Formats: sequence, C-alpha cells, structure tokens
Amino acid sequence: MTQVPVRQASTDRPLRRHDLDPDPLRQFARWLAEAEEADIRYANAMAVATAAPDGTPSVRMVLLRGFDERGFVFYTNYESQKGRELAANPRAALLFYWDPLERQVRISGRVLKVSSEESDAYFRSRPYGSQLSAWASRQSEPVACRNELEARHAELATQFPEGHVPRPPFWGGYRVVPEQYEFWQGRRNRLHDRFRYTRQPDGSWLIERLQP
Ligand SMILES: Cc1cc2nc3c(=O)[nH]c(=O)nc-3n(C[C@H](O)[C@H](O)[C@H](O)COP(=O)(O)O)c2cc1C
Repeated sequence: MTQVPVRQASTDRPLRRHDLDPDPLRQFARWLAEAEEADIRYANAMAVATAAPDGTPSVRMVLLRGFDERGFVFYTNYESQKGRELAANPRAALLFYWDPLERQVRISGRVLKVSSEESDAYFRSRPYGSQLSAWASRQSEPVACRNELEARHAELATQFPEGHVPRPPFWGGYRVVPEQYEFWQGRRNRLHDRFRYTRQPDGSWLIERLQP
C-alpha cells in the first residue's frame, strides 16, 4: 500500500460554543465570507452527495450559486446522474472544505427544484459559451469523441445567436433545504471542534458539540 503523508494542523483556531451564531445560516455566511477573505479559490465549491434508490451513493463537486433561509442553490442538468438520483430520492448532503482555514461544513436535507423563473434568471446571467454548453451536453451520457460535442456546440451557435439562448428545459437549479448542519474546525492533536445544528419541529435549531 502507498503510504500517504500526514500533515499536522499548522495553526490552532478554536471554535467555542459562544462563538457560534444561533442561526446556522448566519454561521455559514460568516465562514464562507472568511474563506473568501482568505482568497480560497472556489470557496463556493461543494461536494454534493446523492443516492440511487438502491442506496448506492454518488458524489461530485458543484458550485454554490446562492443561499438564504430557503436553502442552498446549485445548477445542473436535470437528466444527469445526480438529476436522476434526485428525482427518485430528493435528499442530498453538501460538503465544503476550506483547507487553509482547516474548516469543513456539512449540510444535509431535502431537495427541491428551484422555480423556472429563478432558473431562467440565472441562465440569462451565464456567459454565452456556457449557455450553449448547457444545450450541447447530455450530461453524464457517454459520447464517442470530443469533436462530436464541439460540433454540436458550434451548430447551436448558429441556431441561437448571443443574447437569445433559451434555458434548456432539462437544465436548472436545485435547492437543498437544510435539516442539519455541522461546522468542523481542525485543531491540534486531532482534538477537533465539531458542532451540529439540527432543525427542530418548531423551526429552532438544537446545537450539540460532537466528539472529534
Ligand atoms: C470545482 C467544480 C465545480 C463544478 N460545478 C458544477 C456545477 O455547478 N454544476 C454541474 O452540473 N457540474 C459541475 N461540475 C462538474 C460535476 O462535478 C460533475 O462532473 C457533473 O455535474 C456530472 O455529475 P453527475 O454525472 O454525477 O450528475 C463541477 C466540477 C468541479 C470540479
């Protein structure tokens, strides 16, 4: 077996109960802002885990495009592997990892499609080339060669001039509505700080420290 070197935490940045915002959304916003201030490339990149109906998990990176009290939004192809899994089992887990800050955030909950108006508005804001790519790619399906994709992209450019690309009906947003969050702060000696927020039936959040 190839041994993978283990790196020790370089700083010790405690996370205490009284540092936490009672609202996990505000706590998340604070940590994301700190990740952005730390110049982390793609601080909004997150892994999204879904599961097939037989329980087989799958995970991939996507970019968080917005978040508020309604949930966490990302955009993708509704007919991709994740889209098919979410249609059958509308639950997901999200994971952010900000290495320079030694922080991890886990979020899990139910998943809804965002409204078509919201997806349309976001699609309109995308660069022209990305709009065409959304049409060109049958995401997660095999393709014989890259030329086929590029030819389709070029053909779509003649069909849809810049500024006039409609959103493909098979492309749009998902919103993950959190039921649980976990904020993890790496500490020396692997005695890390972990706090879990669990949504209660009355809408409040139970906060518990977890063992590392
Ligand atoms: C940093 C990063 C960001 C990504 N962002 C997205 C995204 O926002 N939406 C998306 O559909 N795919 C995104 N991808 C590609 C996905 O990881 C994945 O390859 C694709 O969505 C197909 O996944 P699936 O076959 O599991 O459905 C991103 C990949 C990386 C590495």
